[in-house]
Amino acid sequence: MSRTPFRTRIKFCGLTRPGDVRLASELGVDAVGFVFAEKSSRRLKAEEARAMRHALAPLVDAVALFMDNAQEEVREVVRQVRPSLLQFHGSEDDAFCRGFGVPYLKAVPMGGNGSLEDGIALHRRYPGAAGFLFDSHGSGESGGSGRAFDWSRLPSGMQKPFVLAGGLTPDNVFRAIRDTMPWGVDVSSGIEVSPGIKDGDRMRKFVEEVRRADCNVD
Ligand SMILES: O=C(O)c1ccccc1N[C@@H]1O[C@H](COP(=O)(O)O)[C@@H](O)[C@H]1O
Repeated sequence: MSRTPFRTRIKFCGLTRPGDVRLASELGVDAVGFVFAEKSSRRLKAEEARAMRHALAPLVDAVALFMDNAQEEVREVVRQVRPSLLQFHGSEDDAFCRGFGVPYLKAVPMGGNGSLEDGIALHRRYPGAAGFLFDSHGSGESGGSGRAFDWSRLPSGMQKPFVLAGGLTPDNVFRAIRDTMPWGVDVSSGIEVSPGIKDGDRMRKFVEEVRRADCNVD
């Protein structure tokens, strides 16, 4: 598929060590994600994420990830961590997501066999969303599993930016970008040695593969 010159945004998610945040910044990643979802093995406390945020270079975004967390907890993370973007993976509605005065991405579960909404329906349900993130988990399930979904099931009619997530690795991200042309890609397991512990070589290789896809102009 032909594409105009473009730079695919990169988000590394589920970081738990300041050294990984520093390396992500040096590699030119656009955003790093801190996970506050209750069931996650990558979950941070607000004060831990606040310390991690200090390791972030200028012009790199901090994203806070939630999954049906209480309003008070989201508020406390926003107060302490000052993320520039929120990412909601649960059954939060638009009013809840908008209520913190920070732009948000709504994660859309692509797992399971249920019928999927098209882009128009998603935009109507989440008019305040800055964009959408398509992930492989089923509705109500936790993400960050390293499992991919069938990219041909992505909804049509997307007007806002979308981020592709779920099971991306240095080995498949080139094909993922070529096939789906997302605004950005998000990876957690695919650059890890174990949950929350990132691998420097895999981080570097992932970024190289995204750059290679971006240079692949027909
Ligand atoms: O990372 C988690 O533990 C997590 C928990 C709950 C919801 C989402 C979670 N992670 C997000 O899942 C996608 C894909 O992750 P992976 O690359 O397949 O491991 C990504 O957006 C993570 O931020």
